Order: sequence, then structure tokens, then C-alpha cells
Amino acid sequence: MSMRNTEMGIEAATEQIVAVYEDAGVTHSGEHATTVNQLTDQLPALQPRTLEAARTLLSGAGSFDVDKLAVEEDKGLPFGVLVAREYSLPLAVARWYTYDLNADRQSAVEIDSEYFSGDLYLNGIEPGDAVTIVDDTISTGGTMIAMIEAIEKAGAVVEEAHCIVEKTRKNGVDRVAEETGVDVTTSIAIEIEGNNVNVIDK
Ligand SMILES: O=P(O)(O)OC[C@H]1O[C@H](OP(=O)(O)OP(=O)(O)O)[C@H](O)[C@@H]1O
Repeated sequence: MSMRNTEMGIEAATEQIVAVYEDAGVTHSGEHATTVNQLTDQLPALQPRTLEAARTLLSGAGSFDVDKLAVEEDKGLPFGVLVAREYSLPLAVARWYTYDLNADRQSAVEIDSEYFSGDLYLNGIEPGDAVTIVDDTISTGGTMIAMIEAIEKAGAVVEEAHCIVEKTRKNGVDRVAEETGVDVTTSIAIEIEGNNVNVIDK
């Protein structure tokens, strides 16, 4: 049976996401250990209460007084969609592949993140746009730096950047601030230790 959502406060939203990470699994592949959970991997299936918690935390993180919202595929995209709907903002998406149709208008940059290295292609940002970036997670900060570079390369300005979760070991928030001058907000901090996910008090 489906039920319509009601508003959730920041505290309840934080508790919901913390509970997700306390239940999260950890998977190891090669040199990497990563958490697998309902928020970022839909495993188990993303529950409406978690989606609403994510929306609450992201949309409460800034003013969103900008021209456009930008998000990188694919884990941040469901949350970007909700925030774009909430603030009635056009949504630009950065992808790992190019569309030949408007290659002259896309902004291509190199990306080096915790799990992916290659190129990132951003469409839909025009010179002069004021932009807010949203994503699910920040770890090394590589994705956020690539997003900021792509937006600036398109002649636009990054006003705000918000992630729901920060993986603290790689100090991504500090790295982004040092390399770009953009302060990324986060609502929950986690650390992966062995087969556990530890939630850290912020
Ligand atoms: O700070 P970073 O080291 O860049 O890590 C953060 C990125 O990692 C996750 O994406 P992932 O690579 O797992 O997949 P996605 O890009 O498809 O969402 C997450 O969605 C961020 O985009």
C-alpha cells in the first residue's frame, strides 16, 4: 500500500540516515572497501523514509538561490531530482560519456575519484549561470573538484556545494576547499573500518 509523505525535521532525517549506515554492509574489491546501503546503492531497496530524509538534509543545507542545480551521475541523481523539483531549478547532469550532438557546448574535464578515473562531461550549463552542486557522498573530493572545474570551464560560477554524507578518511571536504575555494557542506560523517561502517559525531 502506498502512502503520501509528510514533512520530516532535520533531526529525524539525520537519525534515519545514521540508521541506514549503522545497518550498511561493506564490500571489498581489490584495494577498495566500500559501503553498500539503501541510500546510495538501493540495496536493500531505497525506502521512502530514507529518500525523504535525504531530501530534507540536502534541501536544508543551503539557500539554492541560483540559476541551476548540477549533479554527477548516477548515485546523486535521485536526490538532485528531488531538490530541483523542490526549488524549481533546471537540473544539469555530468556524465562519464559524451553526447556528440552538442559536443561544442559540453564542458569536459578529467576526473580522479575514489573509484573512477577518466573524463567527465557536463551539459546544460551556460556562461554566467550561478550553480549549486549536490551529490550523495564526498570521499577524496575528486568528483566535486571535477564538477567545479567543469562548471567554471563552462563560464559559470559555483555558489554552493552540498553532499549528504562525507567519508572522512580521505579529507575530501578540506581538499575541495584548498583546491577550489568552495566549501562543501555535509550532514553525516562516516568511516569504514574492516567490515563495519562507523558513524562519526559531527
Ligand atoms: O569524493 P570522491 O572520491 O570523488 O567520491 C565521491 C563520489 O563517489 C560516489 O560515486 P561513485 O564513483 O561510487 O559512483 P557514481 O559516480 O556513479 O555516483 C559518489 O556518488 C560521489 O560522486
